[in-house]
Amino acid sequence: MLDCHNISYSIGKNTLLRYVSWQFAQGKITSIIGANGAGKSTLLKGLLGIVKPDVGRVDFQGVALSEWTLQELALRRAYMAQHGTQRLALPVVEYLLLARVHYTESQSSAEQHVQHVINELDLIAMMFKRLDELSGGEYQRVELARAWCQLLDHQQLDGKLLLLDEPGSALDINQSQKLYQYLRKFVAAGGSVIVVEHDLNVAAKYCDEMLLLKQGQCLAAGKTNEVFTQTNLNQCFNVNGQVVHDEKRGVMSFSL
Ligand SMILES: Nc1ncnc2c1ncn2[C@@H]1O[C@H](COP(=O)(O)OP(=O)(O)OP(=O)(O)O)[C@@H](O)[C@H]1O
Repeated sequence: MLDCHNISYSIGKNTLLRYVSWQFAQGKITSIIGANGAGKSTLLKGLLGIVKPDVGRVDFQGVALSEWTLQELALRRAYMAQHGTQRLALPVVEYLLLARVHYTESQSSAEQHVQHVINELDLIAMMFKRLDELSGGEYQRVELARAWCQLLDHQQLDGKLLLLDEPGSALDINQSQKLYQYLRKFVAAGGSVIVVEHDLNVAAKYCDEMLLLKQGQCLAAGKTNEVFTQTNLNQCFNVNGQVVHDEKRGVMSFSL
């Protein structure tokens, strides 16, 4: 789905990414994990084409990112940044309609797609609230819906890609769990997700694959249960923690 070949990126003398390669799989949730400053957001921006690597190449659906037009990309992949954009004084539903701008469709079709996403993401209670009146967590939920609305085409998500930078950073424990249930729905409907995540245990529970970054380098990548090891995580974060397998619940967790 998205292949990154040996990408490196520097600003001045500061090397943010060093020869990172990975094939992000279709139909999976892949987490990007690493310490503060490891280069996770930079990698995501490289995958989006916002950051142009000095070396290496990113291919999306087998075609170099540089060959796609922005319009073509906007229909196929959507980004949720770590820090939301300036909030507009608009009702949620109007804001979500703006995400349909790339489609040639009637107003009623746009409204149907937006209503579908509002229902899927349980946002009915806030659909008429203004963005600048939402809490941080509520706004983050709307931003996910905005990205989802951008991708939904004839109620389908086949081949669509969400790139999310810490989408749950403002969410409570219940909403954080729901976020990943929504992402699993997105993948079940044919989409793929790449997510920068700081909560290791959430990533271990919900993500199919995991890429560990350390100082701009890929330390390990692969299936979550293969990458989520004590050795890898301790090396990645310079800590001395333990991985515990809860066989009964079928989950792994890491704690210090
Ligand atoms: N515009 C910039 N100019 C110079 N250095 C930058 C710039 N943007 C980021 N960096 C540096 O690049 C490194 C990687 O930043 P990045 O935001 O990708 O890290 P991150 O892994 O996402 O961190 P966090 O978990 O704290 O969000 C950091 O050391 C940061 O200071």
